[in-house]
Amino acid sequence: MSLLVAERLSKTYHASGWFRRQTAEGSAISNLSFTLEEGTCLGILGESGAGKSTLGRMVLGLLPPDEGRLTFRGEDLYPKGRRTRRSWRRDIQVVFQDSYSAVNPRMTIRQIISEPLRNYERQSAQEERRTVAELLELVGLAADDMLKRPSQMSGGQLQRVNIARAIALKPKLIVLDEPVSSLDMIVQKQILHHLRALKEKYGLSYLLISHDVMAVHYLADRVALLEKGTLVDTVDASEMFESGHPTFRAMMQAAGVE
Ligand SMILES: Nc1ncnc2c1ncn2[C@@H]1O[C@H](COP(=O)(O)OP(=O)(O)OP(=O)(O)O)[C@@H](O)[C@H]1O
Repeated sequence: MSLLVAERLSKTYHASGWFRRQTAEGSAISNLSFTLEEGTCLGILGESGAGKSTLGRMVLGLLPPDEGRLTFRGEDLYPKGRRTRRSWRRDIQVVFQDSYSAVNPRMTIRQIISEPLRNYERQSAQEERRTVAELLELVGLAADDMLKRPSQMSGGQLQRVNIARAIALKPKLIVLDEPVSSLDMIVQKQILHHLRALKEKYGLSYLLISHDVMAVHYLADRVALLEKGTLVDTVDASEMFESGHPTFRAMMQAAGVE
């Protein structure tokens, strides 16, 4: 079943304010269409400035497209003429690149992970503690880590916490916005491994936004290549290395794959 369908999305940022004259108007996304099937990972691969973050913000409901339509489980994310119902809000979660700025440094890990649970579910303190412990163990951390604060964790450990928080409500879709880019190679592999295992275990769907060919190849089922706001090629991840598209090849060469 199609989980997320983008139809001819376009977005242009308009220069505004004092700098209007100096700032060029730019089309960030242009006529972009794709389908993300339930239980799969769609990789959106693109170099800096390709429009990846713009697309990510649209899918999270934060940035309406100028044109086109975005539907999640058949429901329009930006319905015209009436207030957005946001019934999909708990079903779409996100993991950002910078694990530290994604959390409140004053909170404990338990508070961070239980925040979405408190917003949407009523659990007793004992149930909440058990749920947080289970989530920590699912991402390869210890239950006792819930007592720590972000400053007591490494970037990789904190990214696991962010993943635990993202899966707490058993969402249908997780937007992974450069989830391992700021981590060292070994930690990257561990986190990607956990993400893949969680996807298999819970039938999760991912929209993986990245400039990292290896990460996309490892985690994605399908890969869409984004260039200057336009999708120029979409292939199965297993065929990515054989794709003749020059940008695929250039990105692979840059990553030392070819
Ligand atoms: N708030 C904004 N105002 C004006 N232009 C913007 C704004 N945000 C992004 N852009 C422009 O839109 C285009 C796409 O940017 P976007 O951040 O979506 O790309 P990206 O692929 O995520 O890049 P990066 O990997 O460097 O974050 C770029 O040309 C960028 O300069």
